[in-house]
Amino acid sequence: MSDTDDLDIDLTWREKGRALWRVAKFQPKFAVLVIALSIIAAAFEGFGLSFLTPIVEVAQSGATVEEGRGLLGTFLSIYDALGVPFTMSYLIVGVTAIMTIRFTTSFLVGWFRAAIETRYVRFLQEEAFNRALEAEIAYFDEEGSDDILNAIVTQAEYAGRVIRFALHSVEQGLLAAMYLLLAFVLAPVLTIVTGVFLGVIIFIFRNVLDAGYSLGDEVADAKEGIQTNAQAGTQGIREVKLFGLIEELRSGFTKATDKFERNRIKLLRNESAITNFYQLTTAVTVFVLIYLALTFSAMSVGELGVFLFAMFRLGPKVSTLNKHIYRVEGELPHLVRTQQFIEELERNREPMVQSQPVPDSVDLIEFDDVWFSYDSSDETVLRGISFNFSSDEFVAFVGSSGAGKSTIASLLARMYEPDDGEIRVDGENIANFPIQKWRSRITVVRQDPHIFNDTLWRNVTAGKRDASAEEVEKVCEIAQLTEFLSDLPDGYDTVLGDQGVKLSGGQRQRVAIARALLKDAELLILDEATSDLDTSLENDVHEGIESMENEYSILVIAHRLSTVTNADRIYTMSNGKIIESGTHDELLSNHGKYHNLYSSQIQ
Ligand SMILES: Nc1ncnc2c1ncn2[C@@H]1O[C@H](COP(=O)(O)OP(=O)(O)OP(=O)(O)O)[C@@H](O)[C@H]1O
Repeated sequence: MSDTDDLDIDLTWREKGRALWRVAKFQPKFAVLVIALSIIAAAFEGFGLSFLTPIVEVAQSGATVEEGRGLLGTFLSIYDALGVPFTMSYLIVGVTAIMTIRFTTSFLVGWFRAAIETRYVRFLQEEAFNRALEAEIAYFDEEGSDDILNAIVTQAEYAGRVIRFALHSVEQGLLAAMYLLLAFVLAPVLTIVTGVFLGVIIFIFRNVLDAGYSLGDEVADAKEGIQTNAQAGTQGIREVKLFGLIEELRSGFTKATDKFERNRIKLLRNESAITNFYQLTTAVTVFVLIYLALTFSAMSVGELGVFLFAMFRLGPKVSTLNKHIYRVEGELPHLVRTQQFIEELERNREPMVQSQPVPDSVDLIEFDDVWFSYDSSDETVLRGISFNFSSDEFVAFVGSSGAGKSTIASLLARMYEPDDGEIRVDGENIANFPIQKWRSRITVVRQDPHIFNDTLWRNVTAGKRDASAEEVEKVCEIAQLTEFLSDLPDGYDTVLGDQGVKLSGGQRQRVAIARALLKDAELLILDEATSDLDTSLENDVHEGIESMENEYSILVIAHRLSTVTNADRIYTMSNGKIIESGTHDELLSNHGKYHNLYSSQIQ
């Protein structure tokens, strides 16, 4: 993703906040529920902790306590109101009940937090995948499928962790706030002094250590590098071996893993530093506090117990809070990248115009002064292309490599939109048709077709899942696929491997032709569809197609001119223009480019 690669790692707090706000809006009720439960858990932690006071006081008095002030007084009035005796056993029952509620609530918080995180990851992955499916081909040209894959599979998962750590932070923050509140009620001055002291320590730690966000961004970047190199080394393994790219890839991969190792260790080291040094500081602080509390405050032994316990618990809570906030920052780049990626896909969506229905039958296809260049290059690929052909006609495009022939097929299938001029069907601009409906009328065989890692049957029936065995057999015969069917170990049930790796180039092309012929379409485009077949098989396939009962308009793009001699009209292209047209015989007698190409091939 070029845009996201260049992502500014110094995002403002506003931008980070915006990313988090969008997460908060994902399932607001659920998020509010988790926060409300976290508040309840924190409150009950406070109640539970305060039980120390009456328990210590009752233990000291030996039986029961009749009256008291402060925390003890509050407990006495609650027990009195409930009509329960103020004895040790009832105090233990009370604290058990309170702690049961506290930890049950925490269990619910953990459960719901995991649910929100998982749902959000699923949401991001589905959103990214669905939008990728609807994105323009030009976007795929631009970004490369490995980055898109990485965003959908890996980035989204890391993005989800932001939720986990953010909700953890809320939970820990509330607990810390509750300890502070309890301590403040018992000894306001000491609490303020301690709070300020610990705050300063946090500030120092956070500023001495590298910011979590920038390290997290480096880690995210490194992961993209690992994925890109691993993909080239697996999907492109043949070229890698044949072109001696092993060392180059190895070094690219090592560079990325180096970066990953360096930054991830730093990130985790900082997390560990935050936790441990902070705990060290708080442990020492607590002992100082014990001294100060014993020397200067007028707290009862029970209250002192609660105060020290709260302070002792406060330290680790604040350090965990700190660590989680640091982690939120560390994972935030993944979230921002994934959100930006989804927005980018939305901007690059295929046109959704639906103003005209596709006519019932396609009678006339016209290119009217069509100009086109790919977004990624300045070269004008098509320069004023005009031609037309009607149903049942067979037209062919020939010409030098790079002349723009395949681009004509791509524009017809609306993989791209012309920059200027119109492509019309029965007088209506195809840009006004619902794109999927229009594509359902066309069937295309590309020179290097994609074969899905699935069975032969599933590959052939991609455009017509409910085809009967007879229909499948018929197209396989025309495509000369039956010629090698018996060599496949499981016939139609043979799994063809990643990109059809278990087939030869010519066999892959025949699978693609059978697949195209099975689809109920009116316009058949064969773009160098038989280039890997030997001449005799190629002629058989072409004869089979031309004699099919289906009344197709056929557009063939070919280098081997023997396959187009029967065409109703042949267009010769050069440098983005049609330079001559006519039947095979007419063009031969023209003594132009076609004549030259043909003469060179029959020699
Ligand atoms: N996706 C793309 N992005 C950018 N440029 C492209 C893309 N596809 C093709 N081109 C460029 O457009 C020009 C025309 O390509 P096109 O594939 O239409 O030619 P062609 O006549 O079919 O060639 P060939 O006979 O070699 O298949 C070429 O210069 C090519 O480099």
